[in-house]
This record gives sequence, structure tokens and C-alpha cells, in this order.
Amino acid sequence: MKYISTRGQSPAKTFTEILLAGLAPDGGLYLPEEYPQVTRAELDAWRTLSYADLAYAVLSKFATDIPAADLQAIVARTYTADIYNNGRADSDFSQITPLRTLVPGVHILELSNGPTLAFKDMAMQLLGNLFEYALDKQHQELNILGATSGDTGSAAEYAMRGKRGIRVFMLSPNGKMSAFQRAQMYSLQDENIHNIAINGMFDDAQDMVKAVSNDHAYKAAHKIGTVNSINWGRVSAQIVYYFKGYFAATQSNDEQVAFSVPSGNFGNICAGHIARMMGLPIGQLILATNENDVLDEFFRTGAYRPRGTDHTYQTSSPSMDISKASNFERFVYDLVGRDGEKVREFWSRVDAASSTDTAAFDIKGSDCWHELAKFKFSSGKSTHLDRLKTIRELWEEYGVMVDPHTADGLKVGLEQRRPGLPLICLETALPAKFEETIVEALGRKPERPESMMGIEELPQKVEVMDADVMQLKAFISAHIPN
Ligand SMILES: Cc1ncc(COP(=O)(O)O)c(C=O)c1O
Ligand SMILES: N[C@@H](CCOP(=O)(O)O)C(=O)O
Repeated sequence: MKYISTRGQSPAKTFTEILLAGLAPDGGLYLPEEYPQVTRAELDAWRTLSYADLAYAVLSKFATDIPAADLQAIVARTYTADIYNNGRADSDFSQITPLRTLVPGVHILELSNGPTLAFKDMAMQLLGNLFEYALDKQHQELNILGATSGDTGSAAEYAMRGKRGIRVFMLSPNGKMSAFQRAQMYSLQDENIHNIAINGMFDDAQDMVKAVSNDHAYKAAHKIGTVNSINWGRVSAQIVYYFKGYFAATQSNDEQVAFSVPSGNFGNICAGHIARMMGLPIGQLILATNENDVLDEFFRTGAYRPRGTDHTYQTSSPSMDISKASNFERFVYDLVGRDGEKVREFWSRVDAASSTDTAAFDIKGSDCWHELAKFKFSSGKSTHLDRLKTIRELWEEYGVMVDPHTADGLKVGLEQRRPGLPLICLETALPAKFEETIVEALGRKPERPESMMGIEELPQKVEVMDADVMQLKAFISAHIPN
């Protein structure tokens, strides 16, 4: 299997090559040349597999340059109940992603039982092991440059702590994350972990990651890689739990389901889109945004109008405070019939857009608009009051506490679901990460694992910086030993 860029101007590469490369040289994102297809016989055989075996079955279709025995060993040591054991006391950790049924036909897929209490651990733990494997083979080092709105950062740092030959430089929006999220990252004192708080929003931080990655000479000289969903390895690992969730919520492979996905950088739902393209019977992909509703607007109207930092709100689902969803480019590539030239044209307008009043591009009325229906997306938006109400209702009716992002997904999922389709809402974090909002909704604090008691009181190590790419490059260079 070879991988090509959404901008159509980079040479095709193998899975291992793009794992370490991150962004494609033409500024695009890598995707498989063709999506591998899953046959009915495979679906039948996969239905009863353990998470690790299912991960192997799915990922062996993508990581075709990793010998089977090596890939099997990597997934077996990644997806264990010892690593994914931080959820509720009654969660079945042996499932890795247990399915919690609220009422028949409405489920929550628990994805946040990993070390940092967010769904990012599902892919990041694997990525850490894949990086170590690939770097060992090549006797190489990797300097990871990432951007986080709160959860990718801690997941990456926990996954890469103490890993041979890996350093992490993680950009986060200064003062915009929850106290728990800040503490989880900034309290790490490991020598290979560098936290940099950027005076700006997540989008500024992600732009800086892309700017450094697009300086090819700097990237090569400093061995820069990425752990954001820019990295195909992240997206491919996220595809697995769509299969797992589907099997858990259905009795047979004749059934269709709806997935509801709280969305920010479009990585999670992009994995769902790819699972559907591979042949998983998904009848509806429901995208939920918070008040930062660029993606909801696109799916409703066809206009893509990414907002600037000034028009990106700080909300109580802060990890989704994103207005320029990176992975949306992967979906648009499929939408325009995998035409790299068209994507280049669209994204040159996105990069040039100076005002939020006009759309960077608008597909309403075009062939793409008619094509869009084939991809089975629906969308909606959830506000602060909606998420408080959802958190309260879930707690009062089912005794289940959900975090603000999962609440956004539930609210929109219940609103948009097609009658007759079982609804699987993806849980993207545990409530412990967002104590302030839980207290506001319920008047009580969420539980947290013993190991995370009092982390807000630990000493923190963080560098504060303006959104200045030159300054960032100088910082990275100064922290890489010669
Ligand atoms: C808790 C949480 N929910 C939802 C999202 C949105 O996911 P995505 O960016 O993959 O769309 C994120 C961040 O990405 C997150 O951290
Ligand atoms: N919400 C994310 C933002 C980055 O998303 P990614 O999937 O591209 O890493 C976060 O928590 O950092």
C-alpha cells in the first residue's frame, strides 16, 4: 500500500515513511492510494475478535511494509486492559472500548479509559510504539512538533515519555485549556518533553506546526515529525474503534448504525468516514460542533468559512475550540473525486481568506454538493447551555456522567439520528478533565483516578511564547543536543 498527498504533488510513500514524515512535502496530508475494502467474510470473521486482534486485522491493510509478526506484537502490547483501565468502576476494561447502552438503540462507546482520560490515547499509545519500532530499525531520532487544544498534547507526552530517541515539543493555547489539562501536561518534568504555551488559539499553534513542517530544510535537519492527526498513523488507529463499536452495537453485519462524533480538527470523524469507505455498514455520520461551528455550517450550507483567531470562541468544550480543521482537507479530497489540483485551488483560497464574512469556497449547487449526500454526513451544533442540560439529563436519568465534549456529541446525535438506526455516541474524554463545567452542571466534582489526585498542585514547567515561527525554531534548535 502506498500513500499519496491530498495536494497531488508529492511522491507516493510507504506507511513507515509517512509515519515519520508527517505533513507531505507539498503541504498536503497523506491518504492511501485506494481505501482497502473489507469483505463480508472478513466482517463476519472480525465480529468476535479481541480489540488487539481487530486492530491487527484493520491495520495490516494499511501498514503493509511492517512484517506481520512485528505488527501483531506491537498491537498486542498496546491494547491491553492494564493500559486502558481508567474509566468508571463498572466499565469492562477487557473490551478496551466498552459499549455502554443508555436505552436500547442508544449507546456510548467508551474511548477514554487510557492513561490521559481522552480518546487520543487510543491512537497515541500505538503511535508511540510504532515510532520506537521504526526509529530503532533506522537508528534514527525524531523531534515531534505538535499542537494541542488540550488532549492530544497530554496523550502524546504520556505515550512518548522515556521513549528512546524521541523528543516532544508541544504547543498549546496559553490559558485556554482546563486546569486539569494544563496540569497533566505542564507538570511533566521529563527531559524529552517541552511544553510551549502560545499566546493565541489552537489554530495559531497548528499553523506554526505546519509552517515549520513546510520549511523542508529545517524539517530534515532537525528530524521533525508530528503526532497530530496530520499523521496518517493516528487516523488509521482511530478507524479500528469504529469497527469495534459497530460489532458491539449490532447482532449481524446486515445492520446499519449511526455514529455521532464531537468534532474539532475533524480527525475522529475522518476515521469514521474512512471506515465507511472501507465497507463498514455506517448509515449516518453525525458531526457535532460546539459554538465554533465552521464544520456544521459547511455540512448544512456548502460554504466553508474558517474563522480567524478573533472569531474563535473560548468555550466549555475547549478541546473543540478549532476553526480550521486540518483533516477536513482529507475529506474534501474524496469529495472532489481525489483531484489534487482542486484541493490546491480550494486551500489557496483558505490560506488567502482575510475575512470571515465570505466563504473560502462554497460548493452549493455544484457537482460536489450533489455528491455530498453519498457520504452520509449530518451535522449540528451544541452550546454551553445545551451541554450543561445534556450532562444533567444523563446524570439524572441514567447515573452516567459525561464530559462536555461527549455531551455535545450526544445532544446533536439524538437530534439528528435517522429513525431506525442504532446510535453510537463516541465518548471523547472523561469528566475528570473538565471539573469546572461538571461542577457548574451538577454541583458535584467528577471522580478521578488515584494517580491524578492533586495534579493541579504539582510544579509546572512551560515556556510561554508569541505565535512566532522564528522564535519557535530557535527554541527547538536550542533544545536538540548536537
Ligand atoms: C475531548 C475531545 N473531544 C473532541 C475532540 C474533537 O476531535 P477531532 O479533533 O478529532 O475532531 C477533541 C480534540 O480533537 C477532544 O480532545
Ligand atoms: N482537540 C485536539 C486538537 C488536535 O487534534 P488532533 O487530532 O489533530 O491531534 C487536542 O486535544 O489537542
